[in-house]
Amino acid sequence: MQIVTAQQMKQIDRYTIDELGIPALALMESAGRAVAEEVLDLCRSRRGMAEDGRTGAGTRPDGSLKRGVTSDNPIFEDDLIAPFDGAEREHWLILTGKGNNGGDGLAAARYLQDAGVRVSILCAESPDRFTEEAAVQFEAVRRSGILILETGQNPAAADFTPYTGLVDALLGVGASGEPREPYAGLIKAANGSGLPIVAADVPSGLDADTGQTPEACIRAVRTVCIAFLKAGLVQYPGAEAAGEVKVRAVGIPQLASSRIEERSDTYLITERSLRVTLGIDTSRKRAEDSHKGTYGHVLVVGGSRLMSGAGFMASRAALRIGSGLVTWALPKALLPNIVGHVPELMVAEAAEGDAWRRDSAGTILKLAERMDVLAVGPGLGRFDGDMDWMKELWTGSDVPLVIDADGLNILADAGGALKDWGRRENVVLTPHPGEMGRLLGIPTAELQRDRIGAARKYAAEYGVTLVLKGARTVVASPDGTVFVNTTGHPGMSTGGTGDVLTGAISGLIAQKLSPLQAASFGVYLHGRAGERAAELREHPSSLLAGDVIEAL
Ligand SMILES: NC(=O)C1=CN([C@@H]2O[C@H](COP(=O)(O)OP(=O)(O)OC[C@H]3O[C@@H](n4cnc5c(N)ncnc54)[C@H](O)[C@@H]3O)[C@@H](O)[C@H]2O)[C@H](O)CC1
Ligand SMILES: [K+]
Repeated sequence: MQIVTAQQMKQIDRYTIDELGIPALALMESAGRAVAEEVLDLCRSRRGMAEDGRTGAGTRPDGSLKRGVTSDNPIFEDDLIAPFDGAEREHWLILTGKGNNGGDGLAAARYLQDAGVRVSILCAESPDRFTEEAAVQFEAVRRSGILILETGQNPAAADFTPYTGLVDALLGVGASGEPREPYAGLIKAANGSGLPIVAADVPSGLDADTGQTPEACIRAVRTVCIAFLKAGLVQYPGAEAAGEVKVRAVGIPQLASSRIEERSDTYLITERSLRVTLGIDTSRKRAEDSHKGTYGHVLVVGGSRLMSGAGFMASRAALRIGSGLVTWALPKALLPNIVGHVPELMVAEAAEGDAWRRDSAGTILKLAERMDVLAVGPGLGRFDGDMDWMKELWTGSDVPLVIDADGLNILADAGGALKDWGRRENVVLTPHPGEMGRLLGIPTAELQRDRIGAARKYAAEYGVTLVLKGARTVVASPDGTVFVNTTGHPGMSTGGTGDVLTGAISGLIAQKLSPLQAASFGVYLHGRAGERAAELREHPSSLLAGDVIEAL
């Protein structure tokens, strides 16, 4: 599923209207219907009515009659824009702006009326300031006898008591900056009403590109996103403000996104995009005559006296996700502590004594000659000469590297010098926001304001695949393509899940996935495993990283 910015959406709209000749009013009509259908779906589900499936013949495959069809009435009305039991008890207020977002809301009003729901309109501005298409919709609504409340009344005093729900059609992708009055007042009043809000296209006030939300930003239970998923809906806090996001087709063809000059190269990671966009065989079938060598060999480079668990978790995750072999290299004196804990795991002496040393790089590179990937960093700690050590690993072989934890902190200290180490397009970095801040040399809060932008910029500048972890993890490829993940669970905020991800991504590279494929598929499966592990716990707060490994 493609993700677009406001600017790209405007270009797509323009292409559809100007090049394909579909009038804006037609698109608005479709958008309005989509908004109305989602409002009705919400109403029905609140009244415990499962949707009877889409329009069409009045009977279901099993021969039973769909709702609204009786034996002597074989004609089936479209059950999405159709009265339902209790519709008469619904009274929705549509808050409309003066742009085409407002037009969507006005169009929705007519469909809601047809479904037997009472509808009223509250315009944020005088209708004589509406766009051309919104003005047409306004006139249609007025002539349909739908009540239009006087504009200009003090929005903060707006009395929402009579209503059962609100449609937010104030601002869409044409807005810029924080909402001005009276929009801001209306937004705050709507949020304060306690009523369920369905947002048209995006919650008003949301930065559609970054997901940043000003104080005056609609908090919706559902956002009916028109035609293409907006980036701000899949980055927090926007993802929270949007509620459940439904992307609805309105007759703007998907191909339009490849016909505009500012083409989107941002995608949602879904089962389908993993297969179609990333070309991954997600079935992961295994050939009958395969053997463990077929599935590669991971070398985990990490672990220290005080941190051995990280190495275990990365190693076990690599095994659990299907790597044929995993070897963990760590300082000699630490081996007795770990030998036998994970029988399936092999170990290797990486340094004399119980600590990492600068001169162990040669030993690691020797080991690397028969490895498919190195996972560098879990539990590594810092040591004298670690930057030169890392540089030697980076420049001394072309085996793919997955660098995490203190491996990232070493890179952060190297800063721009990293570029002198030579561009290697088979390195994956997996920073959490704090580590990303150190890599970029900026406050974490700053990069979190535009996670997609920050990840895309760093990946292109340093030629690495960058995995910026956090809710809605962002995977950025050196070529500018970005994938946003939506799997995962808050219960995963527990020590070690980062090491599990490092192991998972490494294990997939060992199984011949490219760095971008392994990073995208790895974050997807890691999040899915976290969801499954959380389901098995009485309370997600009790989730452990080890549970995620088992769920992989
Ligand atoms: N264009 C199409 O064919 C389709 C558009 N769809 C819907 O239309 C909106 C985009 O409409 P647009 O007219 O460009 O702008 P908005 O409706 O988002 O309105 C913004 C409106 O408000 C003014 N404004 C801008 N910034 C602010 C601010 N900070 N505070 C207050 N007011 C602001 C600005 O002057 C505009 O007039 C899109 O989201 C869809 O919902 C159809 O759905 C599909 C076809
Ligand atoms: K809106």
